[in-house]
Amino acid sequence: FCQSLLHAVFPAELRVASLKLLSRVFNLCSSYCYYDITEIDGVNTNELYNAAQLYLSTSASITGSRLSLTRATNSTAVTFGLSNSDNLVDVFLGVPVLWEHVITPRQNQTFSWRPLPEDKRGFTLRIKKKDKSLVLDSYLDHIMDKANEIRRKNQDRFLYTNSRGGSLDSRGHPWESVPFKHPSTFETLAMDPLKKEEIMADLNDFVNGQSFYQKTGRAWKRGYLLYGPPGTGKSSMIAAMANHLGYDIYDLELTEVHNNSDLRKLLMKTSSKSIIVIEDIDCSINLTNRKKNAGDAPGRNHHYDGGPLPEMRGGGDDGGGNSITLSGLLNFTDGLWSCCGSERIFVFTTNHVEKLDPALLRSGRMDMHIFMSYCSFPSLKILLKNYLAYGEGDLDEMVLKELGEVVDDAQMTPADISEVLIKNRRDKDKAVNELLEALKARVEKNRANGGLMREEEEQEKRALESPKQGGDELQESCNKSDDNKPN
Ligand SMILES: Nc1ncnc2c1ncn2[C@@H]1O[C@H](COP(=O)(O)OP(=O)(O)OP(=O)(O)O)[C@@H](O)[C@H]1O
Ligand SMILES: [Mg+2]
Repeated sequence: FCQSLLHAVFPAELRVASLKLLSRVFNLCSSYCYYDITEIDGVNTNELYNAAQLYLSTSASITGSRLSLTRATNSTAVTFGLSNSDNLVDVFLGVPVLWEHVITPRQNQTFSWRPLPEDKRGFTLRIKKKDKSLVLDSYLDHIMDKANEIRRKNQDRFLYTNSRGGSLDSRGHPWESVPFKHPSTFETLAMDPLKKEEIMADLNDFVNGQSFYQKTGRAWKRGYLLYGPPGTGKSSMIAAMANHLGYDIYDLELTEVHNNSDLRKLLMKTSSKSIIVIEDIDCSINLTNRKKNAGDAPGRNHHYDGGPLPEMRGGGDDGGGNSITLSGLLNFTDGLWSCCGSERIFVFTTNHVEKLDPALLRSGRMDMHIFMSYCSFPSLKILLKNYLAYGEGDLDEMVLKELGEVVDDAQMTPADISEVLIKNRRDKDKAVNELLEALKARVEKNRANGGLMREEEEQEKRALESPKQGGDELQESCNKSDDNKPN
C-alpha cells in the first residue's frame, strides 16, 4: 500500500527530476569535477583512452597500490596498467589529479557493424574545479604527446623502401616496410669523440627545436651530407641517428623513381619523425649531360639555373622512362612540398663529394657536412673497446703508442680494421699484433703509391670548402669524363 502510495505521490518523472536536482546540488557543493574517458565512444575508438592508458602505464610520477603488468608483442618494455576500480594519482605542474579505471560488463549488446568488447572500460579523471582550465588546456595535450613518444620508443621502428617503383600497395602506399633492427648506435660508432658529440648535440637541438623553428619561420627539417670513402661508417651513422632519435628511415632509391611528380608523391607519404635517406647520391643523379647545359650558361653552374636538367643514369637510354631532375630533387628537399609533415631529417651520402652538383652543397641546403674519415687514433680506441673489450689503460703503453704512430698514415677504414679484429676476437693479443702488422703494411703501400689517396681526400675537402671552386672542378670533371654524350 505504502509503495503504491509513494508511486502515486512521486510519479516516475518526478523521481528522475528530483535525482537530477540532488546531483546538481551535490555537484555545486563539491569542489571537484569529473571527466569520463570511455574506451569506445559510440562505435569509434577513443584515442584519448588509449593515450591515457599508455601515459599512466609509464608515468614516473604515478603512485598506486595495485597495478596490472603487460608486455605487448614486439615491445621491449613492460608497462603497468590499472585493474578495475583502481586509483592512481598523477601530479601535473604541481596539481594532483586522480585517475580511476572503471570496468563494467556490457549489457544487452545492441546491433553494431563492429563487435564491441564485452566490457565497458573507461577512465574517470577527477580534478579540483579550480584546476579545470589547466587540464583542458594542457594536461590532455601533454598526455597525447607523451603517449606518442612512448609508442615510438616501445615499438619497432621501420625501414621503408620504394623498391616497387611508383606502384602502390593495396592501402595506397608507395613504400614497402620492414622492421628496422640495426644495432649501430653512437656509442659503437668509431669516430672522433668531439665530432660525435657535435653531431649528437645538433640532433638533440633539432628534436627539441619546435619553437625555435616556429619562431624563425623555418620548416622543421634538417639536412646532413655524409661523405667519405667506402667503409667509413656512413650507413652505420644513419642507423645510429635513427636509433638515437627513435625515427623511422625512408631509404629512397632514386633510380626507381620515374619522374618528379612520383618523387613528390613518395615524399607526401612519409611520416613525421623520420629520416629520409638517399645513399650514393652521386650515382643516383647523372651529371654527365651537364656539359651541354654548362656550355649554354658558363659561370652559372654553381646555381641551378633551370636550364636543361640532368637526367637519371640510364634515363637517356630507356626512352625517357626516368626523367627525374636535379631541380626535382632540390624541390624534394627544399621546396614547399618538403614541409608537408614536420620533424624530418634528410641524409645524403656519397663517396665522391667533388662529383656533386654545387647546388646540392650550397649553404642552407644540407645543413651539416660530415666527413667520415679513415680510422684515426681515437676511433681505433673505440673499435678496440667494442671488439676486444679493451678499456682505457688495459692495453700495453708501448703497443698503444705504436698503433698511434701508424694509424693515421695507414688510411685504413674502420670497416677494414673491424674485419681484422673480428677475425681474431678470441685471441686479443693476436688481434692487436695482426692489426699492427696490417697497419704497417698499409703505410708501406701508401708510401709506394706516393700519397695518391691523400690527394683525393684533399680534393674532396677543397670541393666542399668553396662551392664555386667545386663547381669549376665539377665542370672540368664533367668535361673530361663525358664520353656518354646525350643524343
Ligand atoms: N665508423 C665506424 N664505426 C664502427 N663501425 C664501422 C665504422 N665504419 C665502418 N664500420 C663497420 O664497417 C661496416 C661497413 O660500414 P658502412 O656500411 O657504415 O660504411 P659506408 O661508409 O656506408 O660504406 P659505403 O660508402 O660503401 O656505403 C659496418 O657494418 C660497420 O660494422
Ligand atoms: Mg653505406
